[in-house]
Amino acid sequence: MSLRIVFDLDGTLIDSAPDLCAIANTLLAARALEPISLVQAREFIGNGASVFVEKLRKSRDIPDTDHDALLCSYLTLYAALDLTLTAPYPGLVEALSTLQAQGYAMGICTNKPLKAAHAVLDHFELGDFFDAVIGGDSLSVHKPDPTPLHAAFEALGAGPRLYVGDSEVDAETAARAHVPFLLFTEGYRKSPMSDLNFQGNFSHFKALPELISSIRTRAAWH
Ligand SMILES: O=C(O)COP(=O)(O)O
Ligand SMILES: [Mg+2]
Repeated sequence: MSLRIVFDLDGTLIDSAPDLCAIANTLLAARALEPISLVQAREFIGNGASVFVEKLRKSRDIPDTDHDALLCSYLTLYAALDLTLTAPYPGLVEALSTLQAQGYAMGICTNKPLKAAHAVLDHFELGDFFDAVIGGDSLSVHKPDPTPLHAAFEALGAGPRLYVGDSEVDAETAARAHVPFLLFTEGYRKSPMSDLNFQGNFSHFKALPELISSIRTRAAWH
């Protein structure tokens, strides 16, 4: 039974905030509204597309009644994204290659729309690392509900579980699923690290394989 590792996507494997910020500002420009900053975009990411649009609306006093139309335009632009402003975090491919060579089963549980998640994985040639991908619209509920995380682990077979993410949403999801959690500290977290529960943390992917090995030894996982 090999260890199963599930990763969050936005703010954990890839820095996608500049592209999502650009989409938001295209929508705002069409309404002759002021653009949001990259800092704001990072704050809006983490709970999926609908919450992103809700936070965007509230920041610019766009009425609730416009939500569905704005979400629809957002998703259309999202689906057409060429990902020029998105980048995998440094050291990611090397870390995933090491973990794959160590025989771990790996998957993704993201609140990003599933098609967009697959588009990112294809674009950056990361798809072969992952045997399961659950998106924000794969099920009727999304993180912090633990159901999508359970689904990702189930698709990876049997074995101990570990979840890796960047945000409060991920920490809550892991806690509700009773899964050990590793925090990537350079993503889109809003609160201090001391407010979150995690079993380990890392700020660069070169540290991840070693961190997982040490946690494995501590937990006596085989
Ligand atoms: O789409 C989002 O809001 C965030 O996606 P994530 O779950 O990969 O961080
Ligand atoms: Mg994230």
